[in-house]
Amino acid sequence: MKALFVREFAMVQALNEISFDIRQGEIVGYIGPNGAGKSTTIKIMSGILVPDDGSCTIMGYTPWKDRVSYVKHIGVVFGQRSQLWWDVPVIDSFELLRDIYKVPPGDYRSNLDLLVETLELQSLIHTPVRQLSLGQRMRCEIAASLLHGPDILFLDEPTIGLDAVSKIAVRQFIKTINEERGVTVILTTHDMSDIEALANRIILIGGGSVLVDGSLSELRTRFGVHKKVIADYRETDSAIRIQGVTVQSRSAGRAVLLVDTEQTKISGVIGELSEQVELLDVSIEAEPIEEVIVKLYKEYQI
Ligand SMILES: Nc1ncnc2c1ncn2[C@@H]1O[C@H](COP(=O)(O)OP(=O)(O)OP(=O)(O)O)[C@@H](O)[C@H]1O
Repeated sequence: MKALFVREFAMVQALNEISFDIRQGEIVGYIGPNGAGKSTTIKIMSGILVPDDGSCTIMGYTPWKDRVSYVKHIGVVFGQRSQLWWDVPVIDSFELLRDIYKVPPGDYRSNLDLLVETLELQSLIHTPVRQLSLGQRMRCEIAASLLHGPDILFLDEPTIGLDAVSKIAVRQFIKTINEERGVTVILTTHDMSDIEALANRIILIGGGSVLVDGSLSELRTRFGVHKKVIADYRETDSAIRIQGVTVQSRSAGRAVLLVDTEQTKISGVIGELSEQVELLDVSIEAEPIEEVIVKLYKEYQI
């Protein structure tokens, strides 16, 4: 009741001196923990939000000032929001978007055919949006954002709630439009496997600032220093002890070892292992990207 009469306001600085350039044709993973400022950045870059300060130039346009001419060049997908009309068949929304963006009929037809085929929308486009599952709707959302053939695609959690098959289909599609049409993609997601599958570059933000800007392999070299060695061997009671190696788990005939590759060479570990047990099989795995990102968040205390 009190809040109805006396509103308390607090200032939140959502972004603070964020600065980066993105080249045409890049796929950039824009990542960070909850509340880091990812959606705010995407909203500024797509012209929905006006920043209090600073500048942003995309293809020569200032998104929030040149909205009418700028939106022709961009496609936006917000995983949490729909740009499709809820009660009408998907194709009606597509046709409305065609008219809003004034897409020439020939371009619309060829874009639609390509999107329907690659995103497997044949059976969906005549169904009202409210009758679609989340994954089906997301595939239609992505198609809707691309009908006018944009140069840049902003994706804010595009694979949220998708099953494994739809996720792979959506990722494959993003890759294809990037490679074949040179579409620049800016992707925010909490799903690190999306990042691993798609992004050549990562921008990590936290507390509204850019903390890391680099390639995934650079991040791995810097933060992913552990490798997992999974060894299968003929069962034995003898202990496995190797300097610089942690035995993460051990069950009948199998041990999982964690190796700090800055301290210990993998070849040495396998050599010592084969002296201590009768090895049957060995596999080596890089540190999962999720764990690398958790380390990053810890290092920057975000
Ligand atoms: N409409 C709003 N009014 C007030 N504060 C907001 C609003 N939207 C976002 N914020 C604040 O701005 C900051 C950045 O939010 P933003 O939505 O950009 O984060 P995010 O990185 O996209 O987070 P998430 O991963 O949870 O989606 C947060 O502190 C958030 O509370």
